[in-house]
Formats: sequence, structure tokens, C-alpha cells
Amino acid sequence: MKKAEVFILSGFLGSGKTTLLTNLLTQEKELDRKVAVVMNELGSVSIDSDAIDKDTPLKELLNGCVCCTIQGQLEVHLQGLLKENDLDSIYIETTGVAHPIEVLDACLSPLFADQLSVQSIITMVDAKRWQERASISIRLHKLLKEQVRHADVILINKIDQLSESEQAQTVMEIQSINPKGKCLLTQYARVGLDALRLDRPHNIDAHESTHVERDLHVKSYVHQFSVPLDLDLFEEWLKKMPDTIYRIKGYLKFTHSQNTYLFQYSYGMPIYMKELMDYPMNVVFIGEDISRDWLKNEMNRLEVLSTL
Ligand SMILES: Nc1nc2c(ncn2[C@@H]2O[C@H](COP(=O)(O)OP(=O)(O)OP(=O)(O)O)[C@@H](O)[C@H]2O)c(=O)[nH]1
Repeated sequence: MKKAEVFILSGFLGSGKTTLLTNLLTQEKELDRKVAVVMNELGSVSIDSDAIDKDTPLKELLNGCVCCTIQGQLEVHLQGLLKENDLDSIYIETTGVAHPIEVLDACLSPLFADQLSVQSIITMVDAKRWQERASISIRLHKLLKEQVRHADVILINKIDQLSESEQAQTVMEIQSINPKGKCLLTQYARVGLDALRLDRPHNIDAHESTHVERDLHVKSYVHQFSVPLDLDLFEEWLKKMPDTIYRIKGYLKFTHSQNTYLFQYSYGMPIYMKELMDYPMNVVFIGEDISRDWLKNEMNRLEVLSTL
């Protein structure tokens, strides 16, 4: 099944995300690819959406920051886009203040395990503002660093406003925060689409998709359960699992009940919500140093023990 490539664009207000999006959409159009855009503007009128071609399906998340509405709106929008269109790629522009990991989290929803392939988190840095970052508030400064730290590709934009030595200095500073990220210097966000792909564009096979996740800093593993689990065994496992797994979500069934449950785990708290509908038992594990083979074995073992 074809998966839509997802690009998550993050960066501060005014850093050049819309300029980048416009460039990328032009390239996509030349390749005759079907693209959708999810945008988030603070406030109730989206101005930037004017920049987007009328043929491009567009979903807007209005009234609030994408990370606050993530579990609901973004997932619903993605579902709608995937249902109504045969998409090659989806661009999600986060607000200047959203945390890219929250957006990634929504894209890794078990609902989309077979439909989306996240290519990269791209963080735009306004080179001039980076130089002057000491003057912004501590909270924003921290967020700026977080956006850089979690990016797979960092575009240091507006380099026309920096001298060559300032450019070199900026690259060094950014690489010290995120040594694994790919750093590119840009003017007016001019960058080739291929440079933003951490995957091959076509024929994504199992090996390649594993490869992408290895390259992304935050890794995920999706397990499809085939039998209901014993709740006690499952909870015991949760207590003992490595703390590098910080998020789990998906649909599960348990031996004690006929219902499907939406299971959410974050910051050490498991939450179970009874669902009215039956969903495939896909569960996504998200964390920093996940060994997929180990997790797969562990879940298989839980399944076997639950049937005894
Ligand atoms: N000098 C210079 N200006 C640039 C460059 N890239 C973008 N700009 C300008 O910077 C301004 C902000 O760019 P946008 O693309 O709207 O930035 P944004 O991140 O989408 O901004 P928000 O929508 O406010 O989050 C615009 O006036 C751009 O024309 C660059 O490389 N050099």
C-alpha cells in the first residue's frame, strides 16, 4: 500500500516556514504529485493559506496551537485527508510555538500505521534571530533549542543577513545542540525536496522504512496484536519497561472484556478508554532508544502468556 510522505515543518514565527512551504509545493507540482497541507495559525483567520494553490487540499487547525489540539483535531484532519484523497505527501506546518514532537506523536497514531511515512522534522532557524537569541524570553529560548534538538533537518535560513564567519559560527552552535541533524544553509528557504527526505521516494519496503526510523531521533515501533491481552500481565510489563519508552498509544483488547480500549501511556500514566467501535489492535511505542526486535519479542511473549 502506498504511504503518504509526511514532512513536519517547525520553526519560530517569521523564520521562513511559509516561504519554504511555497517552494516545496512548487516542486511537488512540477512532479505532478498530490499534496495536502495542514496549517495551524494562532488566531481565527489563516492568512498563510492564501499562499496555497486552490487544488491543494488544505486543512486548518484554527483557534489554538496544534500541540494543544493534537489528539483530536490533527488526527481527525489527517484521517479526513487520507480518506478523501490519494495523497503522495502531506506537509504539516506547525505554529511558531508548537513542539514538533507533539506533531510527530499525532502522525504516529496507530490509525495511520499503514498510511503515513514520516520523512523528517524540518526546523527553520532564522539565522539573524539565532544570533540575537539571548534577548528572547527564557521560555522561547528553550523552545527554540528544543525545536533544533529534535529536528532531522535544520535549515539555517536568511543567511544573506550574516557574514561568512557568523554563518560558520551558527552551524557550529546548532551542531553542538543536535550533532545528528542535517544542517543546511538557505536563502529564502531554497532547498531541494530530496534533501528533506530521509527515506527513498518510491518503493518503500520493510527494510527501508526501518532504515528511516533508525535515522529519526525519536523512534517508533508499531505492534499489531492478534489476541486480547491479560491486563495484569500487561500492567506488570509497563512497570518494568525501560524509561526510554515515553509514549505508547493504540487500541487493545483484554481477556476480561469484549470491548476495544484506546490505551494511552505518557509520563508514566496509563489511561484506558472504552471504545464504541472495533479497531485493529495496533499499538505504537515511541521512545528514544527503542530496539524494535526486543519490543516485538516482548509483545509476542505477552500474547502467548495471555492465552495460557
Ligand atoms: N532577507 C531574507 N528574508 C527572508 C528569507 N526567507 C524568508 N524571508 C522573509 O521573511 C519573512 C517571513 O517569512 P515567512 O515565510 O512568512 O515566515 P514564517 O515562518 O512562515 O512566518 P509565520 O507565518 O509568522 O510563522 C517574509 O517577509 C519573507 O519574505 C531570507 O532568506 N532572507
